[in-house]
Amino acid sequence: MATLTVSGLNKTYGKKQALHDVDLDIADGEFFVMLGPSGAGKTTTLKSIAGLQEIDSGTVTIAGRDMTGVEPYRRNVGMAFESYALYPQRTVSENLASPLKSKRLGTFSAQDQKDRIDAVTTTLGINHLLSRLPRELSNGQRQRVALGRVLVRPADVYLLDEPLSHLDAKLRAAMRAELKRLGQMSNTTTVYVTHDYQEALSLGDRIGVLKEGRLVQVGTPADVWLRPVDSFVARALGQPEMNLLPARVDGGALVAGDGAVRIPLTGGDLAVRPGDDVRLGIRPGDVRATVDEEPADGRVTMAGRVELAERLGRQIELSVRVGDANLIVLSDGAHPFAEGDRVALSVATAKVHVFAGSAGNTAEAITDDTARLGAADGTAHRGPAHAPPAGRAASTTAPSTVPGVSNGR
Ligand SMILES: Nc1ncnc2c1ncn2[C@@H]1O[C@H](COP(=O)(O)OP(=O)(O)OP(=O)(O)O)[C@@H](O)[C@H]1O
Repeated sequence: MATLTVSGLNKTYGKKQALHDVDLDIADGEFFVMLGPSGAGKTTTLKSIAGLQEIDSGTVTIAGRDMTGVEPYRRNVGMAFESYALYPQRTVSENLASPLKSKRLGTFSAQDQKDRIDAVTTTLGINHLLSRLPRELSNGQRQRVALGRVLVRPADVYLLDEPLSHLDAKLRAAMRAELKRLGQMSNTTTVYVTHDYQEALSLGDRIGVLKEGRLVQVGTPADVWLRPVDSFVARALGQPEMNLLPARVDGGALVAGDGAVRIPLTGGDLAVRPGDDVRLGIRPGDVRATVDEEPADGRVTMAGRVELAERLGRQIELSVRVGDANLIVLSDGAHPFAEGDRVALSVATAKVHVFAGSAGNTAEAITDDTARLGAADGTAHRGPAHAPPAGRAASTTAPSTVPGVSNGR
């Protein structure tokens, strides 16, 4: 158990700057998830913490001890990287036992070894594989055994790089819940890397979102979901992605879709002026699609036409034309919308995120990320700063509107 602090971490590979001034302050026992697309610098951060590569500048402190110049094997970190090394001639059972036999990592009685291996094999669902050799395992099974080899021994910090990437969706979801439980039991400080937002929301006490080597937001799952600091973070979480509509402040309203979307400005602390270009961010799951929506307090309605309808299990994903804008909507499937149908959409103004405009402020320019200004009802301003939680319990207050957070908790 230990705190982990990273300060001013910079790393370049040749001319490529992979990390820019990364700061992390991870509490003792915290489960911290780093989320970002491919190439964002997630693995580079983990390797820097582990001491597996030279860094250009910055410090890594584990349990209050500066790790500069400390060899990786003396840092007391357990690491699982995406490609796994198992002893090919040893059974799963022998592979799991070997980290506990190394005297360098402490001495474990036979009973202690058995208990630890039992806990890990049960969590990872690999009890039935104990007598097999690695070549007799599927990739997903091999990945779980390799993860087991890391989790079986105590460490100050676990560093886990996409440890569930080879599992199918169902097993990943089951494993997320189990990992969460194991983490809570062992209470070991963990940095977990993923590009899967659901994994991040369901596992993380806090999430750090990386973009091109920079940490753009650090917060609880609720912070990053409900108050993304910019449109990059907003789009990094959620599938289908958040809709971003170019809009203008006009006549006391936020107007988009050639006038088809009008959200009255009701005051609050949304800092916009008439004539400002902004973007509205609306999550597909926050929109209600009905045949005939009645106006209601705190909600805006808009009329559209279904251009595409695709059933995804119970829900239907709709692509709806609203004026000259296009909105992706996840309907609950109660009404069997089909292409060409008229549809009434409504969304709570508190759920409409407002971002700054961009050059040209067109629908095509949305890859240009801009800062969040607040919500359309003037509440829920930008997310809080980076303070680490007092303990693991901090994120259990995440509201149930954050998808995935309720899983495994
Ligand atoms: N050994 C290396 N030599 C040169 N460039 C590298 C090296 N390792 C990483 N990079 C570059 O540094 C950047 C960050 O890479 P990193 O592997 O940390 O990203 P990542 O977020 O872990 O991506 P992924 O999800 O694809 O694993 C990328 O642009 C990558 O191409």
